[in-house]
Amino acid sequence: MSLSGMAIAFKASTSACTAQQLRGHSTRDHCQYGFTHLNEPRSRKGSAALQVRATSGKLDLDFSDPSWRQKYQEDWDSRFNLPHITDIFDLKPRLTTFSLKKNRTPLGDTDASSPDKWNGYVNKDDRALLKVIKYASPTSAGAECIDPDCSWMEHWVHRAGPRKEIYYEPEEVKAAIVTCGGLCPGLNDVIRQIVFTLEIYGVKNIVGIQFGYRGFFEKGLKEMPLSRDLVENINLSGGSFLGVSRGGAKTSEIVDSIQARRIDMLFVIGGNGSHAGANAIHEECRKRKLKVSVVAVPKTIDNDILFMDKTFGFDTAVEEAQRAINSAYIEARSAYHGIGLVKLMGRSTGFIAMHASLSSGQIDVCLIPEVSFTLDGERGVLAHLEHLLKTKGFCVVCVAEGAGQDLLQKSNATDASGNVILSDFGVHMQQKIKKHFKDIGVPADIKYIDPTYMVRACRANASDAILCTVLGQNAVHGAFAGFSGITSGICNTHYAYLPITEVITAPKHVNPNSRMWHRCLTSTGQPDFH
Ligand SMILES: Nc1ncnc2c1ncn2[C@@H]1O[C@H](COP(=O)(O)OP(=O)(O)OP(=O)(O)O)[C@@H](O)[C@H]1O
Ligand SMILES: O=P(O)(O)OC[C@H]1O[C@](O)(CO)[C@@H](O)[C@@H]1O
Ligand SMILES: [Mg+2]
Repeated sequence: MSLSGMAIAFKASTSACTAQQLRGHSTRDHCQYGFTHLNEPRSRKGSAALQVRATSGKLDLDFSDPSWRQKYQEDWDSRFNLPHITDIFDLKPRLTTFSLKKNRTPLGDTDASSPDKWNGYVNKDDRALLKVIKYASPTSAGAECIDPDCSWMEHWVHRAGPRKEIYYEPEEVKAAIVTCGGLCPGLNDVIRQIVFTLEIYGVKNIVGIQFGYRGFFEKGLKEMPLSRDLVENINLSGGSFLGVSRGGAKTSEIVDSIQARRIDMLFVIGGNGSHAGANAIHEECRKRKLKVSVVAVPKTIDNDILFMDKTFGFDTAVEEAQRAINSAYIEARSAYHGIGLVKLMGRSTGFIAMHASLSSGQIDVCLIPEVSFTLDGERGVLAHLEHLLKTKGFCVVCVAEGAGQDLLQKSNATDASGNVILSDFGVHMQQKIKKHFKDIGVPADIKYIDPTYMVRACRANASDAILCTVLGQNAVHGAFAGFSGITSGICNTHYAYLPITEVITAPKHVNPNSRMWHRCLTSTGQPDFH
């Protein structure tokens, strides 16, 4: 049967997606026709066992139906339509108060809301294209095809930025900012830009909620009044000016608190969990008919948020990881039969490990959660380390926190937010290496470095600082434009708004069939470990 013939045998449905979603492809919409390793062993020669899946979002597509493309497009457009407060309130907008021309010169334009004199606004119908590659075949590296012929489909998302018309009177607005989940470089940069931008609109009542969602209901945690003066320098240090926390997903209590505090705009800076929380808050506000805009800003060093090119903090974490890798490299190279082992964060994704390996150029073996491997046996990692000691005298290994969990005893423990607490693969690997070389009577000097919190408790680097600045500003523009239940991100190099419901369907993963992972393998020179 031809490849496309095989594919036609499948009718698109969501159910075919799940297993592949986690291992082979990074998004639900990537999880379509295509070939994936599905985590099955690849031979040393690299011949992958290929399988075909056909799925397309929530739609059940029949590709023999001539209108399937139209159906797909309509489904996409409706899924990515942005929830707006006018969905439930009959409101008329007013001209914006946001203008960079304001009081520029003593004689200049003082009418900020004069749209014909300043064209710096984004039209509500502006869109950005999410995907730009036309795959010729489902076997193309990283292919994300919808149908067996890999037809070109347009995936448009809403362009972010200031609108000419707004749905709030700035003088009457009370805006709140909350940072949730783990720390991430750039949190303070985002807080700062949200405050600056709100003030430019004319908002006077801005508060910070302390220690994540907890600050909404924990007695003794007072809201912090925020202003430009107060946040002016907070970007100079890492951490969160407001504090962070996990746990406390009490939507009803949080919305009671929002209601009692008369908050009109809530800015949630956080990862997948925080986004799920933000969406629950948005839904509950709708249910109670509260005119509140809930806008999120994706934060995570793990870079595991769907559709985003990257999340802020990721770049900085990768850069910080270089120090650990370089130290491991120097230690390993200077020792007789030195082995450097570095564990990097990434609960369920290997983006930090992959990018840090690529950028350092010092890694011989990179192990990530998305690609399974064995440690023992002639095709295992340990045998390869033996080979590296024999041929180059030393080696450096980088493991992602979530790698190799299938080789360890599972714990059922979870953190306060319900995230599974992982077994420590770095320590396990260190012990395995020690034992292996002792058993075979080959000297090996292993140096283990776990820089865990050091890669995220630092100040944002230059590129993250810019990303934070734009995302923070766009979050405010989104709220004034009347959107709620949305997030502000960078997609295919453009800044966009996406409905939270779409970005939280699954965490983003490294696609083992992507060019990036292949580039990492080319750089490390590691074989398949099966
Ligand atoms: N499904 C959910 N619904 C509502 N709230 C949630 C949900 N999942 C998590 N939360 C809440 O969101 C907050 C942050 O979640 P979590 O600790 O998982 O961090 P995160 O936002 O995913 O960031 P990180 O990348 O650091 O893990 C917590 O207060 C948690 O209780
Ligand atoms: O120790 P904490 O604060 O729970 O955070 C650890 C987790 O946070 C992250 O940095 C971000 O989700 C993960 O990589 C890591 O597993
Ligand atoms: Mg999380």
